[in-house]
Amino acid sequence: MTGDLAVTSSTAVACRQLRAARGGVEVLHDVDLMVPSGSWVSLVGPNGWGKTTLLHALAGLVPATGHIEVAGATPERASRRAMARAVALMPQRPVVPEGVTVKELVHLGRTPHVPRFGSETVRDRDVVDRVIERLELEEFALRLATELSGGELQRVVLARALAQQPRVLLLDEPTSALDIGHQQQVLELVDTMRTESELTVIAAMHDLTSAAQYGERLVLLDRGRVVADGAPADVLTVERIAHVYGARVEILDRPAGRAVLPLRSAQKEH
Ligand SMILES: Nc1ncnc2c1ncn2[C@@H]1O[C@H](COP(=O)(O)OP(=O)(O)OP(=O)(O)O)[C@@H](O)[C@H]1O
Repeated sequence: MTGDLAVTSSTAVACRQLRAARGGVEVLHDVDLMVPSGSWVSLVGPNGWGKTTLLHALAGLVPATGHIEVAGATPERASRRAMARAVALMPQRPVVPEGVTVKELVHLGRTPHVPRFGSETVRDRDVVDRVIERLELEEFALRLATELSGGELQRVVLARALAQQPRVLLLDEPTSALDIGHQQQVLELVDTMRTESELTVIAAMHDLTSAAQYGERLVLLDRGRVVADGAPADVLTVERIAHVYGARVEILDRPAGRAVLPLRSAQKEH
């Protein structure tokens, strides 16, 4: 059940015995995680058990101990700029500066690639235009980012992360505000970019069906520990979901992958 923990030259993320604290309390305990380059790992688990903290530790935004290597860089030692060229994080709760348009916000994704005293090149502008086009954000390009709906902003924040052209993309609930059509559009686009450019994706997801259908592997965190790591069909069982989430579900195996259907308890008669 445990994922392959051997580090090879094609390992994009390697952490061993990672520990991290929030507010003085340890929330991640000895997390081991190996992610091969170009793969998609979905991170699942109940609220508050450390998914965001793990993503932030991998991006170097939360201090952590243990061995951590992401796209060849060690977050503790690498500069912010070097980390930002290797890793992009799409946060669950983005902070959007006032007075910035959508296009300007996406351009911020290019910052790690622009020399310190230089300016953007034609290539930087091309990357931004292409990402805006692929996420179909043209109609929003000149609007203020602070004036977008939650779902519109979520797509723009993903666009900023993709414009960063990272080797490792960390997604924290990337579709939580999206309608079902945009959820599929966004997840398909990320998956296409993964296969086109060996992008490695680690995505914290509450929707277990999407987590199973897009993730080649699922890592289940419970109380800050990895309690299952493997193929979706091995990790997502009715019994484990009941035990970890306290939820009642039915599992459906479909050609696109495993689907998890929440079930209401037997209806009372009206
Ligand atoms: N800035 C903070 N200060 C203090 N405690 C924090 C802080 N951020 C997170 N925590 C706590 O750390 C624990 C792990 O939080 P984290 O956000 O990593 O969980 P999560 O699995 O991503 O949750 P969710 O599914 O609700 O997004 C929680 O108990 C949370 O309350």
